[in-house]
Amino acid sequence: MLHVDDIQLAFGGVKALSGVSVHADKGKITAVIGPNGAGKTSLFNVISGFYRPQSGKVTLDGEDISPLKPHARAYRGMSRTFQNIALFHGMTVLDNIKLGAHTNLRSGVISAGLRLPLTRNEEAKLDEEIQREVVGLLELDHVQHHHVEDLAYGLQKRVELARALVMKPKILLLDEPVAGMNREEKREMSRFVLGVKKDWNTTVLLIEHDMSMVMGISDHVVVLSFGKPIASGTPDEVRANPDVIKAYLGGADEPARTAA
Ligand SMILES: Nc1ncnc2c1ncn2[C@@H]1O[C@H](COP(=O)(O)OP(=O)(O)OP(=O)(O)O)[C@@H](O)[C@H]1O
Repeated sequence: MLHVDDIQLAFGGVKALSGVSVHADKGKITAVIGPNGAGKTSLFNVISGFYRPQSGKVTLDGEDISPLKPHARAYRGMSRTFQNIALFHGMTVLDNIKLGAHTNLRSGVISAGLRLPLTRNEEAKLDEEIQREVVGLLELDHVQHHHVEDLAYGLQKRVELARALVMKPKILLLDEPVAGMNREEKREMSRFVLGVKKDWNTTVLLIEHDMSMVMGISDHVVVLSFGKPIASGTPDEVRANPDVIKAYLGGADEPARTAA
């Protein structure tokens, strides 16, 4: 599905990524973890096309997408969320989800409906499709007509997830999806990400500091440290890996014991 091979990325003298390879298997959840500055965000930016690495390759479903710009990758079914909430205030949940679809891509689950301008009938059909496919899946029905700024933080993050899902992506990149959330919100977000995997067979790649989330929902975990891959495997394998424990104990923000 997604293959990231031997990425080298440097900013001036700073080597952000050295020889990083990650594979995300179809319908599975793959997590990239690592202490602060390990290169996780850089890797995401390489995958989504915001950074151009000095060398290495990104392949999606067998196609080398390395030369493609972010929007072209989105057209091929790659969707991402960002660390900071970027919703449009003054607009409803439903309109935010729809607008996200307009700005991201004019095809996908709501396909033809996104070709502007829409007639009233088309608009209604689009609303109905979004409601059925995405609002329902993410249990946003009760707030779909609320303004996004009136929602609790956890719900706003869920709206962002909905917006990324509107295109029914092949691969969903989640950038710290539970950052800043309370325990209950984290549990909910984990449940929804698992729901997307189960119901849509979507491939998910996430970077996240929260070890309980990562260990709870991931099929496969890749660990970076100082821009290099140091371990990969199932959550249990990674948790028990001495190199991983050392990397986290050696100056990380997240103590290794939270992985237990
Ligand atoms: N735009 C940039 N210009 C210069 N250096 C950068 C840039 N982006 C990242 N770096 C450097 O690359 C390295 C990897 O950073 P990156 O942000 O990818 O790590 P991270 O694992 O996402 O960290 P965090 O968990 O703190 O978000 C760091 O040394 C960082 O200072």
